[in-house]
Amino acid sequence: MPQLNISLDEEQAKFEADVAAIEKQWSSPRQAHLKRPYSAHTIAALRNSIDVAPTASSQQAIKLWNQLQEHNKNGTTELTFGTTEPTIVSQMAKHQQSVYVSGALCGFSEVDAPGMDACDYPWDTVPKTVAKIFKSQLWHDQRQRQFRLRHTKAQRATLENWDYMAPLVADGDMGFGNVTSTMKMAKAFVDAGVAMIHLDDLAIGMKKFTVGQGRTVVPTSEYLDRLRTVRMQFDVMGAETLLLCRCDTDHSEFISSVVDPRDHEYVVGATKRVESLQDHLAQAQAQGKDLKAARAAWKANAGLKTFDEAVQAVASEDEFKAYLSEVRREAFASLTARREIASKTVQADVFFDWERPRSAMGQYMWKPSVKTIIERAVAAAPLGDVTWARMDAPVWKDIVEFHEGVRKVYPDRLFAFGYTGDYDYGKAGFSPAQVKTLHLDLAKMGVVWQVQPIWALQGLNMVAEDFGKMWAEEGIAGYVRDVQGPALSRKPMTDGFEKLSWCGGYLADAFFETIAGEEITEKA
Ligand SMILES: C[C@](O)(C(=O)O)[C@H](CC(=O)O)C(=O)O
Repeated sequence: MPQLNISLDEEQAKFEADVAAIEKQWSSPRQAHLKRPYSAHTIAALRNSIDVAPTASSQQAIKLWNQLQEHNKNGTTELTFGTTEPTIVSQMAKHQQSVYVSGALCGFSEVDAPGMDACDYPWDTVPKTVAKIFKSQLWHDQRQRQFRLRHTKAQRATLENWDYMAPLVADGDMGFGNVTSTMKMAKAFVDAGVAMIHLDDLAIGMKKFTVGQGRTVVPTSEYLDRLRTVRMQFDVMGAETLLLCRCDTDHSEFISSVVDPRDHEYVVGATKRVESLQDHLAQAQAQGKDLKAARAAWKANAGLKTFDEAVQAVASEDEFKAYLSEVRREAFASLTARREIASKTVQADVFFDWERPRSAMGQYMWKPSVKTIIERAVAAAPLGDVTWARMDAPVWKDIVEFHEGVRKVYPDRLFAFGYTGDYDYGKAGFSPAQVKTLHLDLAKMGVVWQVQPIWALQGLNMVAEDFGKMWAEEGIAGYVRDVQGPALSRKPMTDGFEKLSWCGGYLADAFFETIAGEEITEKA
C-alpha cells in the first residue's frame, strides 16, 4: 500500500490549520455558548486527513438556528408536527418552517415489526427516515427551481416559490447504546442531512408507557456523557448540527443507578425494616398471588421516602432546619454526606435503605420534581443548543417553574416543547381560553420550537378513515367533489397532477432535453 504522500511538516501544518479552523468555528455566534470537556487539538486529531465536512446538515442547522433566534427575539414560535411521509413534508413547506421526524411514528411506519413507542426499533431507523425525507426535499427543491428557470425573470415573479428545504428535527431517543453506538447514530443523522436531533435521559430499553409503571432515567453523569458523545461526533465531523437536550425526568419512577451524588436527593428508600421488594414479589409469585397487588401492598408498608423526608419524619423542627442548612452548604450532598450531617444534627436514628425497593432489573426508585429537571437541564445546557423537558402532563405551574428556572441561569436559553400524545388539557386545569393562547404563552418563555409529534396517529388516521368511507360509498363522484375539485381550484393550487405538480414530470422532461442538447432555461 502506498504511503500517504505528505511530509512531516505538511502533516503538522495541516493539523495546526485544522485546530485553528475548529477554534474559529467554536467561537462563532452559532457555537460560542457551547462548552466542551475536550480541546480543539483532540478533535483535530480525531479527524480524517481529507475534508469530509457535512455541508447539508450544517447549512440546515444554521438555517434552523437563525429561525429559532428570530423567534426568540420576537417572542414567537415555530409550530410543527411529526411525520415520516415525504408527500406530507412537501405540503408542510407551505406552513411550517421545520419538520419533525418522530421516533414513535417511525416505530409504526418505518419498520418490519411495528409497535408501541418503546424505542425498540433498530438504531438507524430514524436516521434512514431522515435521509429519505431529506432527499425528497432536495428533489422538490430541484424540480421547482428547474421549472422556474424555464421562465423569464418577469414570468418567475408570478410563480410559486416554496422553501422545500425546511430543516429536519429528529428523534435520537437515548442514543441506543454506549459511546460508539451513539456516535454512529449521530453520524448517520448528520450524513442524512438533519438540522437538529434530540437526545434524552431515559435508560436504554426502558421507554414504556403501557405497564402502569413509570419510566427509568439514567444518572445525570450518564446523560451528560451521552450529550458529550453526540457533541464530540458533531465536532469530529465539523458539523453545525444542533443538539436538543431533552430530559424525560418528569414523573419518571426509577433511576438505573445511584453512581452520581447529584441524583441522591431524589432516590427513594424504605424507612421501615420490611423485606426487600424482590423477596416479597418472589414469595407472592410462588403463592400464585397477583403481582401488581403485592407490589402495591409492599409499597404501602415500606414507608417509602427520600432521605430528607426520612430525616424530617424523625427530627424535631429545629433539628430538621439545622440538617437542611448544613446539607445546602454543598451543591449536591451525597447520601453519605447527608447521613453524616443527620448524625450530627438529629438525635434520633434515621433508618433509610434504598436497596430494598430495587426492581428485578436493579433500578432504584426515585421521586423527581421540577427542581430535578431544572438541575439536569442546567447541567446539560452548555453541551447543547436547545432544551426540552418532556412532561407526562401539561401542568402549567410546572411548565412555568421549569422554563423560568433554567432561564435564571441561562437567560437566552431556547426551548422546545412537545404536545405529547394525549395531553388532557381540561383535566390539567386549562380553560379553553388558556389552551387557545398556550403556544403564544410558551413562546414568551423562550419556547421557540413546538411540536405535535404524533399527529399522524390521530389526524392522518382520521383523514384516511373519512376518505375511505366516502370513497367506498360514493366512488369517483365523491372523489371529484371532495378531493380533485378542491385541490385543483385552490390558489395556490394543492399539488396534484397538473403542470405545477409535485409529480414533477417537467423535471424528467428536462433530463431528456438536456441529454438531447436542448436549452432548458429562458433568457431573462
Ligand atoms: C416525541 C416522541 O419522542 C416521539 O417519538 O414522537 C414521543 C411522542 C409521544 O409519546 O407523544 C415522546 O414524547 O416520547
